[in-house]
Amino acid sequence: MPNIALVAHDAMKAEIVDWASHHKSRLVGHNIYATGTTGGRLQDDAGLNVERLLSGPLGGDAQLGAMIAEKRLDALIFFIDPLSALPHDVDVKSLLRLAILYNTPLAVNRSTATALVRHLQNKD
Ligand SMILES: O=C(CO)COP(=O)(O)O
Repeated sequence: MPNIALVAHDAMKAEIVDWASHHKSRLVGHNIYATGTTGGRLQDDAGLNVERLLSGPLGGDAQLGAMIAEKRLDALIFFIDPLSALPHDVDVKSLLRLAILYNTPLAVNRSTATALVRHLQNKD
């Protein structure tokens, strides 16, 4: 099963829960990894089975970056807050840079996330 990561900043958590609930039937065919708080919300509010990593600011973004570098992640869906400055911006940039470097399929908003899960489903 492909490994897919779901991550959302605090202001985007309601949106990723809503999006994931909508696409649950597409997501259940994947091993889902998520940063800590996002993962908790996806489990509790969207009923998804999630492998929870550390919270993003505490190293979860870095863990996902390492998974990408080790070629253990097949896609990254990252609902980034476009309106807030974040204390761990360097981690966010590092994660995005590694996804670009390793050509990892990457979606950073709802419409591209939908396109990406549709694409992954058609590949199966
Ligand atoms: O901050 C994050 C990504 O940069 C997400 O971390 P949490 O899911 O733990 O809130």
